[in-house]
Amino acid sequence: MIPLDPGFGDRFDRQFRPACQLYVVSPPAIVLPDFVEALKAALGGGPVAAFQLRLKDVSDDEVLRAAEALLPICNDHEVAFLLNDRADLAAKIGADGVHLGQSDGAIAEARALLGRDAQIGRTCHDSRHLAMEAGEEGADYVAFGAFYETTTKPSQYRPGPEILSWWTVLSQLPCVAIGGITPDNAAPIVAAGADFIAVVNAVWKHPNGPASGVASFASVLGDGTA
Ligand SMILES: Cc1ncc(COP(=O)(O)OP(=O)(O)O)c(N)n1
Ligand SMILES: Cc1nc(C(=O)O)sc1CCOP(=O)(O)O
Ligand SMILES: [Mg+2]
Repeated sequence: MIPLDPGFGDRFDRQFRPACQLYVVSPPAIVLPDFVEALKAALGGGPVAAFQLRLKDVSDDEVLRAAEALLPICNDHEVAFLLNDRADLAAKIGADGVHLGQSDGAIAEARALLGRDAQIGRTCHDSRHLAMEAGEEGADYVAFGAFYETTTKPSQYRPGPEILSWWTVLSQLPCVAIGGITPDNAAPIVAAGADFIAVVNAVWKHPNGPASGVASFASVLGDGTA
């Protein structure tokens, strides 16, 4: 199982916190086998910590087929493979983890299906309360968003970077920032302490292709010094 490792090691000290890392989320619809090549290109474009397969309005069979094609690519690149929404399918395909929204089931049930080493992420919108709840329920990371306007998934929630700085003082649990993030607007989020920034369009709709999309974040992810 490939961990989603924020890089704290055994020393949790936000003074020496590791660099923010890229968490690439798939488009809601993909075409195989084209997307196999697109994912290979993206993961070859620069360091990526995790990939999330997030397909919407497709059958279970299509999710399974896509996962079967894409999981080995993530394994080859040592990138954690998480499935969106469905802990049952994540267990079936041997994913490294699952991302659960507030309506995607209990963390304890996902843990029972996926085991101790799996990475379970929880959407927390702009809510400090939901983040603390997710931590208490055993999530492996909390996700805040949408930080900026996005066409991928319209959101009524708009946290500011301060929720990240608040969280990083309070908790050792990694935090993910998502929603409309691009290399041009990521700096305040990285500075506020996001352990991961999760992106869709900035990678898959990059005018020069997904490898350039990933590469375009290199200069904004920081070097880990606070
Ligand atoms: C890393 C990450 N953060 C948030 C989400 C959103 O999850 P959810 O609220 O369940 O919405 P959908 O993605 O299912 O539409 C995510 N997928 N990944
Ligand atoms: C999947 C998702 N969840 C969000 C949340 O706020 O929880 S925003 C979002 C879409 C992220 O896509 P892009 O990088 O193209 O804006
Ligand atoms: Mg969901």
